[in-house]
Amino acid sequence: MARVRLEHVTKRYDDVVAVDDMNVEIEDGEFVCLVGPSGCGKSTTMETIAGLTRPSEGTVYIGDTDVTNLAPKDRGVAMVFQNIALFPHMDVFDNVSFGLRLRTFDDDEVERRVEQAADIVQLEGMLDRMPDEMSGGQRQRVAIARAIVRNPDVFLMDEPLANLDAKLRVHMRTELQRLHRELETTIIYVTHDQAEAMTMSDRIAVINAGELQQIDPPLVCYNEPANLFVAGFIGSPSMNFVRGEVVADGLETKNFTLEFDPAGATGVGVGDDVTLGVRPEDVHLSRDADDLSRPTKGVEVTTDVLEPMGDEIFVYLVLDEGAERTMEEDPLDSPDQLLMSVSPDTDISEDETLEVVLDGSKIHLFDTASGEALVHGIADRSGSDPGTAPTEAED
Ligand SMILES: Nc1ncnc2c1ncn2[C@@H]1O[C@H](COP(=O)(O)OP(=O)(O)OP(=O)(O)O)[C@@H](O)[C@H]1O
Repeated sequence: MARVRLEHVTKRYDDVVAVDDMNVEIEDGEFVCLVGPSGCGKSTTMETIAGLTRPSEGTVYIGDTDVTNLAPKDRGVAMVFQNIALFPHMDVFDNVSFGLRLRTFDDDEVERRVEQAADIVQLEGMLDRMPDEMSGGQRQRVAIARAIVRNPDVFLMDEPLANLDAKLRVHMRTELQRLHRELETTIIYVTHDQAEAMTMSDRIAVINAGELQQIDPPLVCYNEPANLFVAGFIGSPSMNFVRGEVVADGLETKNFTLEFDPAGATGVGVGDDVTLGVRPEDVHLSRDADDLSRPTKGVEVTTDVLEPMGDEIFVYLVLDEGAERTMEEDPLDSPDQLLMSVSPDTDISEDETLEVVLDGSKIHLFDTASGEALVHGIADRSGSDPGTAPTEAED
């Protein structure tokens, strides 16, 4: 077990800044997922910790040791990659014990460690199987066992489940959580799968363009995103964004006005150019919103496309009937639309004109220019709750 600390780590490849002044501290025994768009620097961060690449600047600590210039084998880390490279001509026992034999452990110790690892990943009874006699999930467990026998201080896992089918991923997800609970080892885990990050992590580190945007527990990233990037990246479907200007009695956007007391919302001032963020599940039909604690004023909309998902219906709402109807990938580019999620038994159809309300307690305001979060949750004019001031994002 060990703490991992990156201090001002930057990695450049010619003109490309793959990791940009990263400062992060991962606690002993913590499970941290690195997430972010393709090319944001997740793998480079992992390789820097593993010692597979040297940072251009900065220092990497494992425990209290500066490992920046140590070889991978001397860092006490074990990596599990997406592409499982098992030796096809060796059975499970030999695949798992390969690294130990290189390090000249005696036969009894090798056997003890392999059996213990096989027990943890539930491969007992399969030690004489060949890789081509196993399923993808079983092969992935062999790869994890191979990492476990080394008894590392830190596991580095780079999309280890990416090649498995959806059902197996869910199964392996719970196995990894169990593994973490049993071993109590620090795990740093790269994934593109938000469900994996939300369910397994103690904290999620959100990275964009080589820069750490936020590192917090999953629900804090979801409910109190530090900036527009995190707000748009965490959660699927994405948060709705609508640009507006703060006025004396609320917020004026192109298509509607929200009434609240800006004086009660810390960090927001009249005349500010802000972006309102609201998740699809926090947009409600006015007729169903009686019990909302602080509903904002109703907004007239027309329903466009409906997407029944089984457990919910996604409803695309048009705010401005005159505006061209396009479904932009970037929600900031579609100010005339909102996405709403309603329960599957809702009586709703396409091309219906109705009124929706945004749950004031779930509205986020961001500074449009810097993207920084200003406030999470606004009170309506009768309310007294000033909302939550955002916590400082770590740099
Ligand atoms: N060996 C290399 N030489 C040059 N550029 C590289 C090298 N490795 C990575 N990069 C660049 O550094 C940036 C970060 O890459 P990295 O693989 O760390 O991203 P990532 O977040 O892991 O992406 P993905 O999710 O697609 O795996 C990218 O622009 C990539 O093209």
